[in-house]
Parts: sequence; C-alpha cells; structure tokens
Amino acid sequence: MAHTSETGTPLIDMRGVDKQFGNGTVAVRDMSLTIQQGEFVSFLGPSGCGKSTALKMISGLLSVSRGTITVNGHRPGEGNAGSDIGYVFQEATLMPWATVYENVYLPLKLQGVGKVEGRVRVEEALSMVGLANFARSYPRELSGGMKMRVSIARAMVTKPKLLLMDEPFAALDEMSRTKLNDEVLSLWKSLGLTVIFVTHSVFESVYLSSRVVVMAARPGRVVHDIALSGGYPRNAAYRMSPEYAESCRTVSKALEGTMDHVELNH
Ligand SMILES: Nc1ncnc2c1ncn2[C@@H]1O[C@H](COP(=O)(O)OP(=O)(O)OP(=O)(O)O)[C@@H](O)[C@H]1O
Repeated sequence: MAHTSETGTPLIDMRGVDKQFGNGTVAVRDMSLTIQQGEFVSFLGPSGCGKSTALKMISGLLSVSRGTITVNGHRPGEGNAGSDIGYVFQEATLMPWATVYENVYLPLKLQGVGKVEGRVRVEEALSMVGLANFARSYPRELSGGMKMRVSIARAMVTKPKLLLMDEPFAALDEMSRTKLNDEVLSLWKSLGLTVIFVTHSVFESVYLSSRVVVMAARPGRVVHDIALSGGYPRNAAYRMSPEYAESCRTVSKALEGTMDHVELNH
C-alpha cells in the first residue's frame, strides 16, 4: 500500500527528535521515524506519552528542541509546507456563530481563495463527508458526529496530502465512531492520502492502520513500530477475522509493555 514519493524520500522523516517544554517536561525523547507516502499510521499509547506533541511538531505547530523533521523535504512551518497538511483535533473546534459552509470556507479564505472557486471546493468537501445538505446549518444544530465531519471537511478543503488526526472520534458513541472510521478509510483510499491517527484504542488503531507506532510515557518515546499484516479493504468481515483478533492481541501486548518502560525520575 505504501509507496515512496516521486523523489524516493519518505514523506515524513523524523530524526532524533526531542521536545522539552519550558517547565522542564520532556514530552518526546529521541523520536526517529520515517513514514512513506500512502501509509496509514496510528500513534498509540497511554496518556502523556507525547502523541499530540509529536503530531504538533510534524505539523509545525510546535518547534523541536533537538533533532530534525522533514515533511516532503521541507521543515514543518517553513514556506507553504503547512498548506499540504490537514489537521483534525479531538474537539471539532467550529466557530459557533458561523454556518457549516463558512466554517469549511475559512482555510480557503485565509489562503486568499475567492468566493467563486471557494464555493466549488467547499461543496466538494461537504459532499465528501456526506453533509452537502447542511451547508446553511449552524454547529449547534448538528450531532457530535456531524460536527466532526465538518471538521474533517474543513481539514480536507485545501486538498492536503497529509492528514493528521488527534483522537478525532474519542468523544463519540461507538456507532458514530465505527461509521467515521470507515469514512476516513474511504477518503484515505480514494484521495491517496497519508494519515497519522492518534488514538488510545487498540481496536481503532488495528482496524484503521497499516502500521501502529506504540509510545510510552515519562519520557514520551517510541517503543514499538508494528506493521500490520491485515490487508484492505477493512470492513465488518475484517473485524470478525482471526487476523484482526491476532493483530489486536499483538498490539495490546505491546501497549501493556509500555508500563514496564516507565523510566523513574522523569
Ligand atoms: N504546552 C505544554 N507545556 C508543558 N508541558 C506540556 C505541554 N503540552 C504537553 N505537555 C506535557 O507533555 C507530555 C506529553 O503530552 P501530550 O499531550 O503530547 O501527550 P499525549 O500522549 O497526547 O496525551 P493524551 O493521550 O492524554 O492526549 C505530558 O506530560 C504533558 O503534560
């Protein structure tokens, strides 16, 4: 499924990355990781192991304290590298006073895309997430799952190659979560995206990913990098398959092991 970019280099290359905050907390230590274009990678680990910090450094929202990150050959935050990245947060973070349409149009407006071209792209993004008929609605009129769909449409409207998702479905009921998992997989496949998906859930990571990066806390770091053998498409049959059960066991065991990796005095 994964393939290298045109230049043959990985899409994301992290080398010896540390992040230490001003208060002394080492959120990430010595993180090295390469991700090829087209991969679906989950960052899985206990609370505080640096998953969100790693994602924010990849997007350029946070700087690194040591080491290097390149995304498609560029340092995050340099030039217009950010426009190729879509970011979905745990909360939908929509503007409550604005319609669904206006919320999704915002990133284009910030890029200076005019209203005529903007309309086509916003409508396309809303159709992608099944909300074409809700353009005039306000966030308060939508369910949690629908708000998250708007948030995904807003991330996708700039047509990014890389989609970063930080526990996007953690607050949703199981049925909405299952449905949105399938929708994300379908977007990933049809648009040829690369996705990094942060989650606490073994089941979600195994259902979605081609690879699970397991992290441990204090200090936050990568302790396992597990390539999953289960092919795509992933669907209800995959959830019932021995392959899925076996992968869940492997990943659960790796996650349990993160408790043994806690370094004291950090
Ligand atoms: N701005 C900040 N200033 C100081 N410490 C921070 C800051 N942001 C995060 N941290 C600390 O860095 C560590 C990693 O946090 P991070 O949010 O990346 O973890 P996480 O794995 O995403 O956790 P969760 O699953 O709970 O969201 C934690 O100890 C956290 O308290």
